[in-house]
Parts: sequence; C-alpha cells; structure tokens
Amino acid sequence: MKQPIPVTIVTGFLGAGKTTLLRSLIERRQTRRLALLINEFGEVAVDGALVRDAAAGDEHVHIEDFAHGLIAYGDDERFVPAMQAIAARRAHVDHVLIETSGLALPTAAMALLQSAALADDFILDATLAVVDTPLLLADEFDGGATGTMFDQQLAAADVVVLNKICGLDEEALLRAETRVRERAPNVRFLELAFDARLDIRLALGLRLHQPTRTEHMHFTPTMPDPGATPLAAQYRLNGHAHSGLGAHSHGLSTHKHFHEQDPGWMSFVLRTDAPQNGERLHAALVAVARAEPLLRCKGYVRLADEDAAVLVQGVRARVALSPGAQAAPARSLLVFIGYHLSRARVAALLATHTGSAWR
Ligand SMILES: Nc1nc2c(ncn2[C@@H]2O[C@H](COP(=O)(O)OP(=O)(O)OP(=O)(O)O)[C@@H](O)[C@H]2O)c(=O)[nH]1
Repeated sequence: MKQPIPVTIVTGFLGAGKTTLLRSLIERRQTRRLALLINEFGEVAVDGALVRDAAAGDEHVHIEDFAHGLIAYGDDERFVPAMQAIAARRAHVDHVLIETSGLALPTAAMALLQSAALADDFILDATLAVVDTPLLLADEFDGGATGTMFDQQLAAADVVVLNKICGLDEEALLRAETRVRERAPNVRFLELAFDARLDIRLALGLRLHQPTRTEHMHFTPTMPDPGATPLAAQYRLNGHAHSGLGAHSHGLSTHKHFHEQDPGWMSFVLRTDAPQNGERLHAALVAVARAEPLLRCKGYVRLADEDAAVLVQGVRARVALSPGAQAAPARSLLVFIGYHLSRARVAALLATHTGSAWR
C-alpha cells in the first residue's frame, strides 16, 4: 500500500512570520524533498517570490503559489488539482507544506485533505500557527475582526509558534504562553522562535493526526459500528468529529467562514513610476499605518540610486526596507491589507509623504 505523504499546514495572522518560517525550513530541509503551496490574500505573490529566493533553484523544493485567493472549502478549483499533481510526483516528494493566507482559516485545507480526492495520498502531519508575540502581548488581537480571525486560526492549530521573541524576557514569554493557552486550550505544543527559525524536527514529522478518511458526511441517527472508537478518543479536527458515526459537529469554525469571506478585509496594490527615497518611503508607510487601519504592506520598490529591488515589509507601523534578490522593477509596487482600509486615503497619504503619485 502506498504511504500517504505528510502535510504540514502553516497558518497565522497577517505578518506573523509564516513565509519566514517556510524559508527557514527550506534552508534546513537536509535531505527532505519538499513541495510548497503558498496561498496569499493580496493579488501579487510577494511571499511566493521570497520563498523561491530561499529555494534558489533547488530541484528538491517545488513551489506553487496562488495569489489573490483562499483555499476554500469545496468550491476551490486550484487546491485539489495542485495537490493531485504533487501526488502524481510522489516519488520525489517527502513532505508538503501549505502556507495559508494570513486571513484564511487552515480548516478548509485540513478538511480537503480528508476528501475522497486526496485522503489516499496525503495525511495531515500538523497544523502550525505562527504568532506575532509582541502584538499578542500588546493586546492587538483582542476583539473585532482581527481578534476573531486570530482566535479561529489558533483554535485549528496543533502547534503554536511564538515568533518575534527577541527582546522579550522570561516573564513576557510566560504571559504570552498563558494568553495562548487561555485563548486556545486545545493547542498541544508551544514553540518559541527567533526569526521563525524552528528546529526542523519540531516542525515536520510530528504525526499528530491519524489517517482518517471521512467524506463530508452529516450526522445520521444510526447506531455506531461495534468497532467505532468512542468520540472522546478521537483526534480533534476543528469541530469535525471523525468516527464511524459520520458525525459532523461544528466547532468554532464553521464552513460559513470559508464561503463568506468578511468583505471588510481589503487588499489592493498601489504602484508608482517615480523612483523612491528610502527614508521618505519608510516614514510615509509608518504615517499611513498610524493614520489608517493598515495591518500589512509588502512589495518591491525602486529607489533612486539602486539597481537592485528593495523589499518592503510592513506589519502595522513596523516597516523594514531591505535589499531584494532581483533587479529593481520599472514600477514600484506595494500590496496593502487592512480592515475597511481606504485605497484613496492610503494613496493620498503616500503621495503627500513621498512626493510621488501612487495609483
Ligand atoms: N523582528 C522580527 N521580525 C520578524 C521575525 N519573523 C519574521 N519577521 C518579519 O516580519 C515580517 C513579516 O514576515 P512574513 O514571514 O512575511 O509574515 P507572513 O506571516 O508570511 O505574512 P503574510 O503572508 O503577509 O500574512 C517580515 O518583515 C519578517 O522579516 C522575528 O522573529 N523577529
């Protein structure tokens, strides 16, 4: 019988460090042959480009990205075929990693792995949720759409990775751990990470899920099979009970969340032809994050006297510009993500602070 390929799902709120974690796992892959699926909320695949840079043409790392989308429950047209294509190359793949968008729940991918189309070829190894620990400690995930998304991602995770911990003392780490445990009591492991660097043995090959193949069945009031496991002994899979009962109980994350993305979440791209001044652009992005509900910005820009692209990474008002791996683009391009974020206001603020038109 063929062995199912283990799959690790990496979730976490916008900017938590999911892509950084994947990059670091690629660097530490040793002999493992990896296939990665990257799902971004924004319409431009910045994360895919960053992960490709880390893989640097390594033939044992296969990367596929779907920008501007969500791996959705049932009505997704790309996820299942992409996974089936990986299954067809199974002799060359030891482990699959799926990065969900920062605004997606991992549960859609988790459930699809158990569908008839994929269950014979794949097994969920673990779901990891990466957390921006300073933002957690600053109560930035309390309440509202952000807090709801954060809690739902955590609730689906087996392992929580407390990331961005440089500068935090023991007492702060304990507080962060307590907050995660309070918010997501079912999380099994907590890991600490600097720059999302995890020992690969703590990330891959955890085998936290049993092989189960359940069609998406709804509860029927029949007697259980004599051999069915008691419900209490089953592995939790985000509200879906898995047993011979074919029960289907909804927990925190119902299917609704995959079908009806909250329309308040906005993502748009702004571009400019004018070469930028790094310091002014940095100050402009900090000003936008302070004035508007901006949660994430990222992209590549052209600076006035640089031949290489400059990578912009902003998580709220924490903005960093660093040298990118490729040549400077003809037009600078930034993706902005936020809740009820106004494209017009962000463009106007950028124009005021940088002196160039952003459209
Ligand atoms: N200071 C600090 N920054 C970090 C750490 N880990 C990641 N970052 C930075 O946080 C920013 C966001 O990291 P990403 O890995 O792109 O986050 P992400 O979760 O993939 O983001 P989205 O896909 O947009 O949701 C980048 O600027 C990273 O360099 C860390 O441990 N410490």
